[in-house]
Amino acid sequence: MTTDSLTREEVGKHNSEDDLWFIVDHKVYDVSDFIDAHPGGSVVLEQVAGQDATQAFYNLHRHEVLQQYSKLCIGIIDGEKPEVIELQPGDLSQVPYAEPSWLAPQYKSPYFTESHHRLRKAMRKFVEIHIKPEAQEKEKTGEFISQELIDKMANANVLAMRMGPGKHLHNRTLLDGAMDGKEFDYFSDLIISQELVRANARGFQDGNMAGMTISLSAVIAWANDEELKQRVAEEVLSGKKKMCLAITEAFAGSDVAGLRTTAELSEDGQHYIVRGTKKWITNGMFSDYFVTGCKTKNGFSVLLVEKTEDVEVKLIKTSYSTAAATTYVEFNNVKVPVKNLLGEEDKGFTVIMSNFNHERWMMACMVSRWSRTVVEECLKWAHQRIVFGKPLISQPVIRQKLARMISLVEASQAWLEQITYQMNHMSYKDQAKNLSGPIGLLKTFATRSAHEIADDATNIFGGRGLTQTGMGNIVEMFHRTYKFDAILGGAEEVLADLGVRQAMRFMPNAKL
Ligand code: HEM
Repeated sequence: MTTDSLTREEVGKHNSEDDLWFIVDHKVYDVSDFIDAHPGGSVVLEQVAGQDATQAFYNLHRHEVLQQYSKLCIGIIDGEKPEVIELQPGDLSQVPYAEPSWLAPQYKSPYFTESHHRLRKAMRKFVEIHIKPEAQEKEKTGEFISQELIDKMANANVLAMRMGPGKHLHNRTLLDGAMDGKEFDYFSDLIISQELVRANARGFQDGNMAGMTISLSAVIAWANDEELKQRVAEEVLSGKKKMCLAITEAFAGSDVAGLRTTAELSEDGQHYIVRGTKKWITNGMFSDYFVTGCKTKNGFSVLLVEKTEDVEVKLIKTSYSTAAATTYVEFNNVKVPVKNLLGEEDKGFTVIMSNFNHERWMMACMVSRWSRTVVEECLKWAHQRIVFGKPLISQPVIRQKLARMISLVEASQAWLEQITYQMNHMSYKDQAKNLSGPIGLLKTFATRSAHEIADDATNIFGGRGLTQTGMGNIVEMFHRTYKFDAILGGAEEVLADLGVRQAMRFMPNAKL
């Protein structure tokens, strides 16, 4: 790209098929060699040859298209200045409500400190430079995450941060010193989750070690064997090994009590023999360890099963990208040492229920951040799209929809921050006792909100909300995939019910 100064008269002279210039946002583009490659065809470009095509361009394209084709830019109009804001990696959006209020300079927050702000910026930069390009590519091809990216995340301690606060972070430098490992709290955890979502690739988002975040947590909290715990944590957080959580089955989804995979003690009492199947197991295709829910003699137990030739995996195709590595798993008499039991035998329900809290809270962080991105997309689109000769935002019906969407996103985030504050001040055990209900209700609220937001956003975008490329691609993906958050980690109805049942446990006996 050059920054030559050109006049509008000069641009006007280049108005033929073979010599075609136009202006977009005060910059001059020479598309003479591009018109045959233009996805929208040559005719539309010929129609604006030699003219200012700013309005036509932004009515049809995202600004990032111009960034991708910046080599076509040959200059700038003399005495004029581009108006479009070009964000650099790590920068905050300037669109109202595109960022949670703690990031808006005009607002204060009781929860977030200076180091949280540093962490947010460093993580956003990391996502934009290292994660987003691969996420966008793999979302389309359906391939799994590369070892190179896993190594980068391991080196910057992004993998370790995704396990939430704890001793595993105490001697680590986070994102080149953005925060001290000891300072890392649940608000930091919230920041990491919400920034990761900004790669805008829902299948890859789960393919990016989501299995680890929900299974290593159970090993760290419940492994009885200290050597096993340290070894597995080290192998996984350094990116050498991968792991996943294997609970759901074709026979049972959210009703964990109905599982049919069995773990029988061997005659010598040294091993469990695991037999059965698991379905919808995120990251199962490339996992070395499976944190597995099994029926034992008098109840339900959780075992860390290592991949052997007796563990078979098959890819399941779902409505999001196969980059998520959603798997059908068969355990065919797998021998598992008894020391791999997590928690107590027959008391696996406690292990799974406590482990679910962090998973569900993380999902609430993520889906509310996704919803916010969709609101941002709608605000940008309504502002730049011209219909019936006026910007879309001038239609009261569109403003009504936006008002509802903004309110839902703000309400989810405010409740999320309030629960996060409680998590910072409660032990793991007390979180299980006091917060599993509220977290269940929060996740349900966030995904019901996503349902409304996806619906309205698609209507606002029209046909583009149904198209996988171009202006509406983020809305299309959200509308196609928000149900993953509504179902994974506990379906909405089950979690809503859990929330009310937990509340009733604290109800005084007296009739009030
Ligand atoms: C340097 C300038 C331009 C570049 C690099 C460019 C690039 C693209 C790309 C990549 C697409 C595919 C869809 C997307 O990713 O958004 C597209 C579609 C299109 N472009 Fe352009 N374009 C340029 C200028 C223009 C102008 C000035 C017009 C109209 C006057 C135009 C009209 C269209 C149309 C009608 C489509 C199809 C849109 C759709 O399917 O909804 N383009 N363009």
